[in-house]
Amino acid sequence: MSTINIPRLDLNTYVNGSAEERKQFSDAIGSAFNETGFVTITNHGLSKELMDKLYEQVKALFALPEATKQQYEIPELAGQRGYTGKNKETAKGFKVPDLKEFWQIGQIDPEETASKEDYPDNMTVAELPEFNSTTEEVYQKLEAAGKHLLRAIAVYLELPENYFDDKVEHGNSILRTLHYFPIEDPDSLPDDAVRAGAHEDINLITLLIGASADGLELLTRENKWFPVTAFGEDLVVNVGDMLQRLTNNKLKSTTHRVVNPPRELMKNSRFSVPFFLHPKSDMDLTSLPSTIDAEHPKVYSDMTAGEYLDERLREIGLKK
Ligand SMILES: O=C(O)CCC(=O)C(=O)O
Ligand SMILES: [Fe+2]
Repeated sequence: MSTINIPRLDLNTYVNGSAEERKQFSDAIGSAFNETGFVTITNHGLSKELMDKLYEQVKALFALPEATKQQYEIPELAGQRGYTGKNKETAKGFKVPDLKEFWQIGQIDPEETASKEDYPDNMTVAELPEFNSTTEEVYQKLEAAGKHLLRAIAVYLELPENYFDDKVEHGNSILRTLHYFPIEDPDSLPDDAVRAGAHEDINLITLLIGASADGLELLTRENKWFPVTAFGEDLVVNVGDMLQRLTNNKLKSTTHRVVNPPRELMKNSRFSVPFFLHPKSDMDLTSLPSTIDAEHPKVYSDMTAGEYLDERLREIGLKK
């Protein structure tokens, strides 16, 4: 079996640490992102209390009647805000949709000049006022943690520490609350129906709450699936395609999936909450010159984050 190392890093040692601790954190996150694309993070700034409240609200949301949830599903929003029902999102290259339903929250504080097309208004769940306030708080805390992580990554890439700051400030990030629903009749499942088909994330980095539940797996360089688990309330953080593009593959956007549970556990739900950290649409994703050399020729065409996102949403069937 291939063993890979997913380091557990303490974000507080970067935010409040000595120069040496900060350097160690940058080196550790950079080399993990170069090797496997994944780390787990402790002391990320979200309390256990907030995470418990989030889960309570997320469970209550998906327990609402189907007809109620569907009132929040607006086709023109392409899944970017509000509810997306079962059987809607299909991973790139798959025929069968993922076994999941989800709710998405976008930037709480967009720039005044931001267009409604890029930044549609968030939807509020009338039935669950606390869902709205709790997810907003989680959004802002994860955005803050993400900015610190990007500073550490900028240092690793020998960029100014604040390189990403103005690109992600008021950025187009998405908080997705996910419900992998119970599989009532496993015999009627199409062969390749899974909770989340193998995919790469589109954004710069993803901060995931909830990988303490089994199911998440990453694909190693040896082409073997390897389970990802987080300790307690730790976050799992991985590289997305935008950061991979910017760094000409120096930082790896690793393929991952969520597998179905064993038959005896199929009647259980699984919940998770990824935060997809996106920059503003005008961020230039042209690969950094420092990542291009004779051994690593330039592989990607030049594009802005907005152009790239559009292309990817069409591929996964969320945008027509
Ligand atoms: O549910 C999980 O553990 C991971 C979800 C995921 O990879 C995604 O939504 O992109
Ligand atoms: Fe993902």
